[in-house]
Amino acid sequence: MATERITASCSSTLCNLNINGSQRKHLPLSPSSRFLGLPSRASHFFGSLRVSGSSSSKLSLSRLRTRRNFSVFAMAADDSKRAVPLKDYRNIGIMAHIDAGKTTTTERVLFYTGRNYKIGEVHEGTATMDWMEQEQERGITITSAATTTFWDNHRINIIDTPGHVDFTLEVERALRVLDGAICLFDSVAGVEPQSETVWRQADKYGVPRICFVNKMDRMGANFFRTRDMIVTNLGAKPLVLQIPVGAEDNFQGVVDLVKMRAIIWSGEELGAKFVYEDIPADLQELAQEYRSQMIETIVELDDDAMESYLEGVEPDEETVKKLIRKGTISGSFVPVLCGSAFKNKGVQPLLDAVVDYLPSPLDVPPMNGTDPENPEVTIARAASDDEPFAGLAFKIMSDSFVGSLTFVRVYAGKLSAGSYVLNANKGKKERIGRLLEMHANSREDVKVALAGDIVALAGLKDTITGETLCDPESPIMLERMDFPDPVIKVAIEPKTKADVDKMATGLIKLAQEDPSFHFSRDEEINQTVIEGMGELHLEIIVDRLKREFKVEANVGAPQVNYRESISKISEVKYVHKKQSGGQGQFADITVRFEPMESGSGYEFKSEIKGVDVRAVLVDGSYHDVDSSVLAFQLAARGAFREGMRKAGPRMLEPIMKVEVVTPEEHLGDVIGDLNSRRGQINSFGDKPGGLKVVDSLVPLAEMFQYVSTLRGMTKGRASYIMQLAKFDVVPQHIQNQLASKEQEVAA
Ligand SMILES: Nc1nc2c(ncn2[C@@H]2O[C@H](COP(=O)(O)OP(=O)(O)OP(=O)(O)O)[C@@H](O)[C@H]2O)c(=O)[nH]1
Repeated sequence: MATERITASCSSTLCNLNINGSQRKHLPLSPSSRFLGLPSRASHFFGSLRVSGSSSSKLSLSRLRTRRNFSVFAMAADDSKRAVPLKDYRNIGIMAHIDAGKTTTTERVLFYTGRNYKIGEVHEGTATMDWMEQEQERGITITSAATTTFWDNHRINIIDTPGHVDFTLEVERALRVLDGAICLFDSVAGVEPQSETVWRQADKYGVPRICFVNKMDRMGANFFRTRDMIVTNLGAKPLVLQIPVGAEDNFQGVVDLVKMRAIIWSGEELGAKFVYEDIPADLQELAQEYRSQMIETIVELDDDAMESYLEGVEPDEETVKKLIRKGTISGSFVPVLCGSAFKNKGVQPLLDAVVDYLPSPLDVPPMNGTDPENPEVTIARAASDDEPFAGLAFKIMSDSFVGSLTFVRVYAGKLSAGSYVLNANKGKKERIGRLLEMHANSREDVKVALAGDIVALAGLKDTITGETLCDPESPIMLERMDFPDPVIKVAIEPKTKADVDKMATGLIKLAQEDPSFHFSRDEEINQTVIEGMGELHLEIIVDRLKREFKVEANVGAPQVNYRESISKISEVKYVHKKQSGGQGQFADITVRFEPMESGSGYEFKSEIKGVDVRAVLVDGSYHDVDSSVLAFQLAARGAFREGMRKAGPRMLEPIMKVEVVTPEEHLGDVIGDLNSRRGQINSFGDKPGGLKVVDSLVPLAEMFQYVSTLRGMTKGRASYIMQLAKFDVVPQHIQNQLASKEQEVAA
């Protein structure tokens, strides 16, 4: 059956339906389905839409959006036909420094696109995207929740990503599967350290971006300073598309430099209306200046437009938009918009910009992969329903209803419920049970996912994050995602016998979800050790064990994950000989151990991590009767011990890049304290509002509980952010202390 398109223009009580451009129906609307009061689930909506006397009466309404007048896309029983053309897909992420307003902005986007009819406020702990209990209590975003919504006939898949550095892996995996991103800035703080980190991550994946300078209503808001920081701190080329009308308490709206009209919101409550007006007189000159800058930048992208411009003819609105889109997608510049998500100003134009300027799956290069049988052979998969299916599992979430959910970005082809696909990394087939379209904390069953979609699969058995699912007839392995090694660990012990099994189950599930979290059993001290990216990361893991898996556990003090290496070459000849009646043991080997560059790993056996050493087997000899595999294993162990001792062993520790922002009066205390933590101060800088920035390198081992010390020292007025910079040699006296501590534990 064909897809039918229904457009509906609604008054508060009546809907005029236009089906496939010809038939017209007038439908009464039940109070519950009126504009903005509309239930978010399409099925509810169907209940009150009764199209009599035509084949359309059997339509299952599965697409819905609201905007000015709203339209409904309806799909007939054959779900494998597209309701939204691929060119009208936008897979986007919203990224920023912690607290810049990602969750609030996403909530507004969901509201204005018609998905949420009651909005959640972050500070009240009811935001839809922050669905985990811990997120609601702490008011931060931990997991990326994927949600699908619609705007201006476009399907927008949004991933809300966390801002805290402990969860940068979440940002990485979102970037891996998205085609474009909105970068949010707090207009008071400007470009903050974590924004720089995510910006670099987006550069790494070549993700086109638009910037939204949020919180224009806050005291100290400064749009132009933030614009300048985009140049100085990010080295990017901003293209200003809007300038603010007013600021702080008096922030009213924006001047749209494409239309050269002001957009003014009449209130700040949810759903506040906006009108297009003439540009206020006091902003006309500034608007003209920025408009000229914008036009001069974009005409460079097109010879015809440039020629006309030189002859005094400005491009029309359509050409302006086309050129902004071209430059955004090619990374020539980043459009900059502004608003206040909290005060409901600027969100609709931001959505328009997503549609107008961010790429569809067709605008980004085809996904490349390799033949799983022959990694030398590169295979490209174009974004099309007609290609063989290829998708990447980018996130696993445990789920109380269906066990676990695997989030997949479909790059090419179709994925149907009930079909079998190949996990190219494991060479195993997986059956696709249910396919779910996610809407923050609710979900909708779909039969088929198409190229460009992001869906959650229920019931996969073997697939983990970063693996490729594909058509078994046309295998492809997409590029794997990189996961960082954990830098911090704590010992964890179940409180009662009953908790032992529950803890094992919980840890396995959590590690499946989160590749930056590891756990292992240390038999020597009879303890389970959990490892992660920071104190907060592990705190959340322990909290989730308690809440989701009902595990009561005692947790030790956090410790740094040290690595080991050697400082010089050593060569040992090791003979293992044992004669105890019967067959003896004889093995003789000569091994050379060589230091390698930090981070190179172990060359002999790649799964041993954290040892930057190459072991070269130089020679050996063999005894006809007494030599065996075991004897050689014991000889290798002996050679390793002896060789390492001779090779000048050394311990490496994680060194963090720590950036502290403090009022000037506390600068001396902050520096003194960092020095006492073995910190190395690299540079100082200034921030708006008389603040100083201290950039330093400090060993992670000295940074535990830094947040409370800093708070105490500066009366809560300073903040800091840290991220892993490198691994470096631990000073000898500290290595000695660690060694004697370990001996005490062993005794
Ligand atoms: N004044 C003002 N406050 C805002 C605005 N947007 C967000 N906030 C507030 O800023 C705080 C942080 O907002 P969130 O939306 O949680 O920020 P986030 O970036 O998602 O934070 P994380 O998920 O923790 O990284 C909340 O108290 C919001 O109410 C805005 O436009 N103006």
